Amino acid sequence: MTTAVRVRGLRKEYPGHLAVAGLDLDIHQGEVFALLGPNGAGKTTTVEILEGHRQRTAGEADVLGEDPGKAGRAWRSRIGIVLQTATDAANLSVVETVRHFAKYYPNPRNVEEVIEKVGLTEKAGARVKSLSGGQRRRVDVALGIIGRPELLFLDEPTTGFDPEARRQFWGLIDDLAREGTTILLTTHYLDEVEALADRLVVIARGSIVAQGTPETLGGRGHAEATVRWTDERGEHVERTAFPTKVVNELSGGRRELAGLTVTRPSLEDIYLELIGEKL
Ligand SMILES: Nc1ncnc2c1ncn2[C@@H]1O[C@H](COP(=O)(O)OP(=O)(O)OP(=O)(O)O)[C@@H](O)[C@H]1O
Repeated sequence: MTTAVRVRGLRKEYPGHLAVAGLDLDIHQGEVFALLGPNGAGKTTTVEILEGHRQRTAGEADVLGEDPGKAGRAWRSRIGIVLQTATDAANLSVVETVRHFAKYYPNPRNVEEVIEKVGLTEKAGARVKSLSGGQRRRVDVALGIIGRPELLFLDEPTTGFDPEARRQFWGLIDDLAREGTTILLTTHYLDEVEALADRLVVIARGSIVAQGTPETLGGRGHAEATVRWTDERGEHVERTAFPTKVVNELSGGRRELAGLTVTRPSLEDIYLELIGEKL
């Protein structure tokens, strides 16, 4: 397995504040990797260091085989970035903006295809300035992928998207991952992580709190299930590692149980528990 990003002991100190306190990360080529954590956890700082936009205080970083703090233009053309802050909208139309950015890359994607991929075909001729917040965000995504990046950084990419646009965006990320693009995703949406990420880390106060897959994070894979049902005596709640057995015993093939549900902790439940312990 080839490593796209390797980080060891990464630290960033701002005057009077330790933002990143010694991170280790390994991101494999072709995987969707999510970085989660509360506001101020150090996610953007970490990502900006890996993008070569911010210098680290200490530690090692290797991104696509180079040190991002020293890498040059050829390396830069191999990465794509969707920043948290929206692209400055000049007086250009969507298609002009995307075409303009395509010129910076040696092997760009087809401009119309990219506009189609982000769902802006109908707005291709509109000035970026006239677009809604969510539509502008889609322009940002288009600019992030126009250069056919090997590694794509997405910092809160779907903020402001309506539900349909989010689903469409998820499809786009799936397609890019299938084509072999490595993706580093920063988001506050747990359902987005569940839908997209192969692996994730949770950071708080600049340190890793937990890591794993969305299915196994923080012991989620073998967390107990909660069985709820209602009968003539009222509502019942039972926590168990064997919900099927409980349901079998309860029903005994005899009757319908009102309000029967079996649930396990969601990724959000696990995340909040992890973060709660740390704050
Ligand atoms: N230029 C700076 N100078 C001083 N402190 C900074 C600077 N940039 C960030 N910080 C501080 O470093 C910490 C980490 O910030 P960072 O933006 O990396 O967090 P984040 O995890 O991306 O948060 P959010 O989810 O809100 O985007 C915060 O406490 C922030 O105030």
